[in-house]
Amino acid sequence: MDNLQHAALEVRDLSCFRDERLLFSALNFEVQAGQSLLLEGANGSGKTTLLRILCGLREADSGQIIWCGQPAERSSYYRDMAYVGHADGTKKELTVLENLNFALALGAPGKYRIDEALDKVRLAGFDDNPVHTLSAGQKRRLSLARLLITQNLLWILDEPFTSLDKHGIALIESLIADHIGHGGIAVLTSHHDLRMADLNLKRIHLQACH
Ligand SMILES: Nc1ncnc2c1ncn2[C@@H]1O[C@H](COP(=O)(O)OP(=O)(O)OP(=O)(O)O)[C@@H](O)[C@H]1O
Repeated sequence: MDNLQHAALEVRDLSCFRDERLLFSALNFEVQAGQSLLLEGANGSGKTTLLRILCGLREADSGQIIWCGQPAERSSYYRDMAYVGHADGTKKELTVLENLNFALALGAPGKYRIDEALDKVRLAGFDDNPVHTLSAGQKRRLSLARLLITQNLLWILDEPFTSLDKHGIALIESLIADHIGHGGIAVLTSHHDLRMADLNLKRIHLQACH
């Protein structure tokens, strides 16, 4: 994590159409190490689409993503970024442990070992459970455990609190706050009221275009 002190995500003049309908245009923002960014907006305003552009799953119609001063494609951006989308990204037929070993094999080791991460997300003892036997909230906590075991500066999280009870919400908020507190960056959507003081939060509101 050599970039830690100077990490910054910058979006310049980003525009996106969907089915010939403009979702957003001339979108500009910057988030630096130790900050989080909350994307707000009504249903259908383009929050998920923007996150999918940020993590490379979709192309913008125009604009640039800049990571640590370099165009994303010419930087370590895609190595430094981790995405947890609506789908939890786990393999249902594999166990909890197999899923985390799989995630670890794809990235550099992070701040926590697998057993520590399972403990953090309160899934200790579930190692050998196939993922399809977990509840929705447990699956969500497992998908977030992946962030803890691999090295990543930038977390891109689409509705990370979905399916979580109030303890789960507080837990994930504290994990995000810890990430931010150690110089990480988080970009997220949420319909849940966040504990802003801990998250050093900036906000962007996407207007639904009709
Ligand atoms: N698979 C798709 N094919 C075509 N259009 C889509 C598709 N998914 C979303 N859209 C359109 O793109 C627009 C933006 O959707 P998006 O999912 O980014 O919104 P959102 O702000 O994340 O909404 P929500 O708060 O409901 O999750 C929507 O108005 C929708 O009509």
